[in-house]
Amino acid sequence: MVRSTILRIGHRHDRDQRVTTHVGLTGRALGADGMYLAADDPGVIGSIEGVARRFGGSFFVENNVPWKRCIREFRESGGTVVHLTMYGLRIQDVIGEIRQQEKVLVIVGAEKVPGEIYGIADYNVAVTNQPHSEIAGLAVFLDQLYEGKELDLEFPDAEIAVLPCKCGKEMVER
Ligand SMILES: C[S@@+](CC[C@H](N)C(=O)[O-])C[C@H]1O[C@@H](n2cnc3c(N)ncnc32)[C@H](O)[C@@H]1O
Repeated sequence: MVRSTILRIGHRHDRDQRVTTHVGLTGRALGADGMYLAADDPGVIGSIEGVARRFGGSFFVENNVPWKRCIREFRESGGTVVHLTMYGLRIQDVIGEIRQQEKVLVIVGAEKVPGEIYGIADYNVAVTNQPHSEIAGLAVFLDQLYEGKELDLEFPDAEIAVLPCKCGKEMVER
């Protein structure tokens, strides 16, 4: 199955902490291996790592990653670079081809991404050609990539787990 890793670019320390944290948590929950953050924000990294430790699995986060080097090294190791943007090709037209790749680096921006990214990416992919959010775009992209199978993912070595419950909240500590 194709593996996915997120590259978060354009993160602004004071404005984007919550959204970037949610990009990481959404990626983790929906099957990505990890997230590279192209900014220096140890607080965001710590929040995501805390959730990953308590809820299990092997999601990684890396702080302060130079994005150009990240893209170059990912590609040199055989990966495919996907940039999520409202200006890209329709996801429903390209996801089948992307699913055939071995691993993909999924780039999501904040306010505005450097123009070069559009030329560097192997695929510029739109989740509709309407403006919305990186969290929504990433969630739909991963769900389309994994065709819903990510909903059954297991997260080994969790300290706590939620028990599905019709009403109320149930958790177990392990
Ligand atoms: C708030 S938007 C940025 C909007 C900005 N004007 C731009 O250059 O696209 C932040 C990020 O959300 C993602 N995004 C927003 N709308 C999208 C869409 N329709 N399809 C895919 N990704 C989208 C992109 O990764 C974008 O960099």
